[in-house]
Amino acid sequence: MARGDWRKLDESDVRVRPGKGTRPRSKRRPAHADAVPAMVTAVDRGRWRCAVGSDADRTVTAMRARELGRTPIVVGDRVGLVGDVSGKPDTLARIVRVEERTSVLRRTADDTDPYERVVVANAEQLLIVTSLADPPPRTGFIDRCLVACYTGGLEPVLCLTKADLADPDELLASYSDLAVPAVVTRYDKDPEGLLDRLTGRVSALVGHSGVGKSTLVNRLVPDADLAVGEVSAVGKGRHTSVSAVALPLPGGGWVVDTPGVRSFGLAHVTADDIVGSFPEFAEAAEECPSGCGHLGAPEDPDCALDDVVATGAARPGRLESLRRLLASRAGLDA
Ligand SMILES: Nc1nc2c(ncn2[C@@H]2O[C@H](COP(=O)(O)OP(=O)(O)OP(=O)(O)O)[C@@H](O)[C@H]2O)c(=O)[nH]1
Ligand SMILES: [Zn+2]
Repeated sequence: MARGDWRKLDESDVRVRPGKGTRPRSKRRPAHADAVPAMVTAVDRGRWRCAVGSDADRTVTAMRARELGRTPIVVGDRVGLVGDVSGKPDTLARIVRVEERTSVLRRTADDTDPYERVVVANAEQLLIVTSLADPPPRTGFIDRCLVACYTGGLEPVLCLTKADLADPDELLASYSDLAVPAVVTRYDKDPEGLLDRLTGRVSALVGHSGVGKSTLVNRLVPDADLAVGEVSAVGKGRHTSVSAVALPLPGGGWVVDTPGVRSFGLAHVTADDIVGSFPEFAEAAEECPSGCGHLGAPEDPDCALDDVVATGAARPGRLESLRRLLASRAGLDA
């Protein structure tokens, strides 16, 4: 699967609702040509918080129109709203349309939910927050984030925190062959370079506990705590943990924090999906024996990707990086 074909992974595409074909056409609802565009910023128990026109100052609470059935609607989804979109207290708009997604970030299945669900839609980039020390960086986690990006249609950005504690050079070097953009931060300095990268765009943020993600979010979004509090009130008043929440950046754009998301739904990602993000190897991969995992010897001794390096058409480091990602897909170290 080539990069960009990630839509094939989108659960909303495959979950076609059967039956209902007997309903007379004349009773179908109008196409809602008047629906107002909005972006979903939070989800809580059957209610969606939406920013009308992606304007952080115009948020409304909405329900899902019955005609959408159980269509998944997640943070970042672009939707069409009808009904009361005033956003006044106790009003409720209705989501009548969900636009096709430009990217998807899935979390892994776990004990409480056996499905890999999309947690963030339409994020342009994924900020992979990793501390340089305390806790030490986990490259396995970074690698799995990269696979999630390459197969989900997001641009990865490494965000290396706590630069006051350790030097970033070694870690940066191990990702230089992948050409992943990186920003280095420390809490006693302004995150200027980072703000430049984020402003005006929708970016998802992931990171393990303790890496300094909250510190960063509070820095980027001055009213972050307030905003999260408001989001928790979307539902029926009781405080619940939200799976993801979009917070507006002062200069425009959104960061989508993903509390509780520690690993990604990669179970259905194939080796070829990942190779698809490495243009110089994509053609050679078609020469591989069927079912080749592209890991090279001893697992895949007849893998054709080695030839690409042998002929000088790709740097060895690129293949090493690609193979590290391929190996990480199956790993449990995320
Ligand atoms: N030395 C140093 N410590 C930092 C830096 N950024 C954050 N910390 C500290 O690291 C600890 C964890 O920071 P948090 O922002 O709470 O980390 P988190 O990733 O949000 O972790 P959870 O809240 O558990 O999800 C805190 O004690 C912070 O003060 C930094 O740049 N340098
Ligand atoms: Zn191969």
